[in-house]
Amino acid sequence: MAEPSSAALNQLRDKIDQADKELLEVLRRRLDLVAEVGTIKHAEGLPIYAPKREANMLAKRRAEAESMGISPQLIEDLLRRMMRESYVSEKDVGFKRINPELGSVVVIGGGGKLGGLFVHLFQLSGYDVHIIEQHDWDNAPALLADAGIVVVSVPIDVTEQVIAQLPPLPKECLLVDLTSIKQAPLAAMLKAHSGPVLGLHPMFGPDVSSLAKQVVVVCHGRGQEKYQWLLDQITIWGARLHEAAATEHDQAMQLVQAMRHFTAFVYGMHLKREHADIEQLLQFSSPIYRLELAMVGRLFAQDASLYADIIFSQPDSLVRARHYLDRYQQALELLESGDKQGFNKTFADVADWFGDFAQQFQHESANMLMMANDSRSN
Ligand SMILES: NC(=O)C1=CN([C@@H]2O[C@H](COP(=O)(O)OP(=O)(O)OC[C@H]3O[C@@H](n4cnc5c(N)ncnc54)[C@H](O)[C@@H]3O)[C@@H](O)[C@H]2O)C=CC1
Ligand SMILES: O=C(O)C(=O)Cc1ccc(O)cc1
Repeated sequence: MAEPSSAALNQLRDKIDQADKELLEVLRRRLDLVAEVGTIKHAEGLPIYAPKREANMLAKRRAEAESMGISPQLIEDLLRRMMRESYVSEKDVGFKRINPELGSVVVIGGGGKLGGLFVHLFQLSGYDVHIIEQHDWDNAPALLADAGIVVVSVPIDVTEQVIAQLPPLPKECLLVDLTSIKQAPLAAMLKAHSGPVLGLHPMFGPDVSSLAKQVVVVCHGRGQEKYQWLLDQITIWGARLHEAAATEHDQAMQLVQAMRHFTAFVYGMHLKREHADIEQLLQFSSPIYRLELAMVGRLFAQDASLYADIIFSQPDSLVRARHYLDRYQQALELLESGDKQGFNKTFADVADWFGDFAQQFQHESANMLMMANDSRSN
């Protein structure tokens, strides 16, 4: 069905089209300037993400927008989207190579998803990169002989075994892993190699468009002075480093990952068993429901074995899942006994426990929901 229009409306729409074209020209000019910034950052080895500059710039533009009768949130949204575009294009210029003296970079499992992303980042930074895949072990001693860094990025369930089967590495070679759990791989690396060792956990999947603002957890192993260059290199790629002990990391992952994956897994399983009609649910969906469904569906678009490994690698995750089930049971009992007061009381207790975070999350999620709604086309 044709959308309604009128001559007066069409005239105004022509003007809007013209204004949009002008906007495109301004955008082009801005992108060209940003490209120049990218070249300078590349030459000088500056991180693609500059948090202070970003915060200052947003604050100024918000104030200017307000004085012009434009919503500060509108200009902030537009600028954030444009900055994201800039981070992606700055990445394509390449990055400064922080350690020019380093021997080759060898990524074990570099043909895989996360390994492939790191291969790309090292190559964009001018390093000489080699990959060892499952059937390449005959070449491994030759490839590893002049390695300056070995990055292990293989499935969790074979990580310790792969580390143990490494031939002796050059004494100064840095051994690093990217595994989603940290205690066992770190211990295996410290055992297998007497040189510098570092545990990393990139808290993002291989589909990120740039590392800007992404978090990489750093679990120190041995010889930080020998791997500080890598931490600096990752910062140049745009990521934020978060240092943690391996035990602290693994415990946090029981909630940040295992529990989230488990609940999404059960949610998906439940929808299937209830014969839910996703098409129909989407027609009825509020933005929050759509976003929730997207997060659940996203899990099932990925590799089952990664998520199985994350859950199975930590027996404590199962204990936590059991506690979670108990809480479901307790909550259901409240409902089944018609105890509305009890429900409200528990709700208030939890809200109280969330404290200021509840407000903060409401604000953050409002932005996400607006974006989810904006990107709706059906
Ligand atoms: N995919 C993700 O979103 C993230 C993955 N990680 C971690 O990255 C690591 C790799 O995960 P993905 O890239 O997702 O898996 P993947 O399955 O895509 O890649 C693993 C690669 O290792 C190779 N491989 C398997 N056994 C090998 C062996 N014995 N020798 C050499 N290569 C071998 C496979 O052929 C494959 O190319 C895991 O430790 C995972 O926990 C960490 C953060 C995010
Ligand atoms: O992209 C997603 O949905 C992820 O959950 C990515 C992811 C997977 C495994 C990790 O250890 C860290 C991040």
